[in-house]
Amino acid sequence: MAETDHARLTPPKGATGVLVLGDGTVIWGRGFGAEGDAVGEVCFNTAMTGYQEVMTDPSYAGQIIAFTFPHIGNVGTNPEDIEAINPHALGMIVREDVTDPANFRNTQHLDAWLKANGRIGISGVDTRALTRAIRIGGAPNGVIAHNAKGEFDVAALIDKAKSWPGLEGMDLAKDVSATQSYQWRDGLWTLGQGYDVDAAGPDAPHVVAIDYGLKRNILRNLVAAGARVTVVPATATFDDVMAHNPDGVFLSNGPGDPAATGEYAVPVIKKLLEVGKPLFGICLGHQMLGLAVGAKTFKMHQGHRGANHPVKRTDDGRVEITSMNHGFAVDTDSLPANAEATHISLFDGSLAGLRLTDKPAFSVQYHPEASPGPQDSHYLFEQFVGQLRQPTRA
Ligand SMILES: NC(=O)CC[C@H](N)C(=O)O
Repeated sequence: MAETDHARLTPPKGATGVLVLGDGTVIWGRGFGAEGDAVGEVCFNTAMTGYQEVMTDPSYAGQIIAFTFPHIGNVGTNPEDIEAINPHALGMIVREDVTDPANFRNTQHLDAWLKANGRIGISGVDTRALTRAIRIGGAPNGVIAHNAKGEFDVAALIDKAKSWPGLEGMDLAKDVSATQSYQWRDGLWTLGQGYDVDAAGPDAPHVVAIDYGLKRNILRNLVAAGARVTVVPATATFDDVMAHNPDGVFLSNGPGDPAATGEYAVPVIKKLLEVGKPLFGICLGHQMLGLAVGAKTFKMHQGHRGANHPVKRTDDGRVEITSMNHGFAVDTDSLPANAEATHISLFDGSLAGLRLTDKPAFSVQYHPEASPGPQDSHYLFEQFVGQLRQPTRA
């Protein structure tokens, strides 16, 4: 081993955490949360709040998140600010060490919550330098590792990062989806129980939400807009969806490559379009609606992840500040004649929303449910559920 390699691969005193990238970069830090290692795509999120929502968002499956906000963990964790029962992001990289929580809603230290959920953290990382490297080189594959004794086989970790195939072509939606249908009652998972019709009223429009990795706050917003909601698994067939007699179908967010879901997502969406079911898609759901009408998706250089992403609404020129979390996008130039761009990212001009001109279907690349983030786009839930209330609904 060359002298410089030896220095690079030997933990400095006190290092109990490490991030290695597929190109051989080694970044030392202090581990917290669970011990062990995890391999995935390293991306950065610029949100200043909502680390628990971010960690539990199933769209982050297969990813390790560097938080650019330097103080993460100060409000602890609680059982309410979760978007799914378990964290889906593999690990978190932060600048400052996690301090004791100071918040009236705290029920568990972030360190203990990560340990309990088998997720790894490292602190003491120059997250500005890491973010800059990702902006220049694109989101790399990496391994995050934590060992309290500071014992690491760095060369083996680098090999592990190198041999990970990357998110492009990776189908993860069905892995994080619910495996059986259930009725959603706000705040409660009611597997196998009847829907509490008193909550939304017996005449409330019925939305069937296809779960490709959905966030709870989407369901809360659909209910708040007046819908009753049934969730079905990602692999539900067209007949499974129609058996619930939906007034409209929601296509959820989710992890992985939209083009890799093969036979279970896009073909079902195509059939729902054929019969004229009103559709609303968010993020992965938006990308798959795009694929269903013949548009193309592509992997972005670094992606968009944060809570202050401006998008321009094309019909009236107004700007919405949005929450985003995506690494793939629909190619605007590939949109067919019956699809129009409704929203455009003001950061890079990429497509942020689309609408079909001949079918009652629309979708956005961003997250109107926020969690975390601004609420400028909540109106989209009203728009969708309101459309289902029309007497002429399909
Ligand atoms: N939030 C999402 O639904 C993410 C969609 C997709 N996995 C992407 O990274 O672009």
